[in-house]
Parts: sequence; structure tokens; C-alpha cells
Amino acid sequence: MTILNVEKLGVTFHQYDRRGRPIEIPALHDVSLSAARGELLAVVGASGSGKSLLAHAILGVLPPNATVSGRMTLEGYELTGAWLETVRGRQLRLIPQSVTHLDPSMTVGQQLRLGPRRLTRTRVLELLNDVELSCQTYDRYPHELSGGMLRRILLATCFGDDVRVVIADEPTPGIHPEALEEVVSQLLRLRDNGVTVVLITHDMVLAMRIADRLVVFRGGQSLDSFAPWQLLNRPASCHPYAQQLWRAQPAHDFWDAV
Ligand SMILES: Nc1ncnc2c1ncn2[C@@H]1O[C@H](COP(=O)(O)OP(=O)(O)OP(=O)(O)O)[C@@H](O)[C@H]1O
Ligand code: NI
Repeated sequence: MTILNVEKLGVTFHQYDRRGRPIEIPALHDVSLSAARGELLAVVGASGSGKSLLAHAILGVLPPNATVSGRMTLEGYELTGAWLETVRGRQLRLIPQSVTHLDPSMTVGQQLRLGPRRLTRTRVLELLNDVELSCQTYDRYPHELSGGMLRRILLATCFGDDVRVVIADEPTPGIHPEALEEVVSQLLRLRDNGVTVVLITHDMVLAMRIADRLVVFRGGQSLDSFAPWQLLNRPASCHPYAQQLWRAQPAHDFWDAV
């Protein structure tokens, strides 16, 4: 059953050039994808291909100079107006690309208690425990924690009974392998609990390893969607750019040999 559906999404930015003339920058065009309940969908593509914009468009948090076209639905209802307000931060969660989204002037506990859900201290301690952080973390400031710990705090915001879709925007860059495996196991845990996980990443090897399906982005467009086994066993059935991305991975020879 499809939970999240994106049909022909387009995003255009309206700006002014140096002479003050209005210009339009088409950043996304013809992006379509869908994700089922309990599916881990990886969105892969080069830097600047529009992956984060997709996340921000779904969440309705694009800057005011952006115009959005197309149609996005969550559980069959269009992600606009009251429905979007209802689900954002509750059924629909975003793990932002950068840990700088955490406020340096507030403790972890204060930040996790804020947001649409208004959590109790006890519930926040449970969430920290879910991502294997000690209760002392509650009173720490972001600068007192390691990069991997901050990543897990962003993850902690995505656990809860009401969550249906988690969009994780590059949750794994710059963390050491152990912390990466920790984040991966948390994402898989969400999926196994029936949550739809959209994993945005440029790590094709990670995507091939853990995703049920991949969507490949290039130049603001979604090119193709396939399961990892398709790209491994029937590469010709996948878009040439997907094959190219996979061949460019140093690890792919190893996989071919398995
Ligand atoms: N506010 C904006 N105004 C104009 N152009 C923008 C704006 N935000 C993003 N873009 C452009 O949209 C394109 C896609 O950006 P986006 O952040 O979605 O890329 P990405 O695939 O997430 O890249 P990365 O892997 O580096 O995070 C880029 O070319 C970027 O310059
Ligand atoms: Ni991005």
C-alpha cells in the first residue's frame, strides 16, 4: 500500500539577476516516486541533483521564493494546507541533512521536548534510550557531544507511535563506521516497525545494501526506480546513469564477486 506519493513534482526558484531583472531557476522538474508502508526507499544522486529539495518540498518547508508544481500525497491525502500542518512533525518527520539544525543554546532535552508533539521529560529519556544515548545526554548542549551522538539525537526525533514516514537527509556523512552502523540499524528498525523510510544519500553502496528500492536523481529529475537486485542482476533494465553511478563505486567489483 502506497503511503507517500510524489507525482511530477517541480520546484522553481524566483530570483533577480545583478541588474535586478527577475529570473527563474528550475531546480526540480518531473520528479515522481512512491513509497509503500514499511519500505526503505533510497534517493541517490550527485551533489546538487535535488535530493534535499525533494525532502523540503514534501515537508512544505521551501523558501518563499520557490514555486511548487505537481502533486504529493501522504496516505492518499494531498500534502497541503491543514493535512500538511497535521502530519508535519508527527506522522511525517524529517531528519535534516546537517546537525547544525540543533540549537547550540539549548540542551538536547529542551530541544527534543519542543516541536509539535510537546513531549514529557520521561518520554524524551525513553527516546534517548531508544537510540542508545544515556540519560545524561538530556542535559548536555550540542557542542558537548560527538558528531555520531548528534546524528543519533536527530534520529531520536523520529521514534514515536504516530510516525508513518521518516525522510532522512544524508544521516550518515562524516561519521565513523561504528556510528554509521548504529544509524543504519536504527533506520532498519524504523522500517521493521512498518515506518516508511526515505533515505537520501549519495552513498550508493549503502543504498544498495539496505534499501528495498532506489530512486536515482540527476539534474533535478528522477530518472529511474528499481530494487538493488535488478541493478545487480539485470543492469540493462535500469537507467544507464544508474549503472554508471554503480560502476563508479570502488566497492562494486567486490559485490560482483560475491
Ligand atoms: N534557495 C535556493 N535558491 C536557488 N537555488 C537553490 C536553492 N536551494 C537549492 N537550490 C539549488 O537546487 C539544486 C538542488 O539542491 P539540493 O540541496 O536539493 O541538492 P542535493 O542533491 O541535496 O545536494 P547535496 O548532496 O550536496 O546535499 C542545487 O543546484 C541548488 O543550487
Ligand atoms: Ni542535500
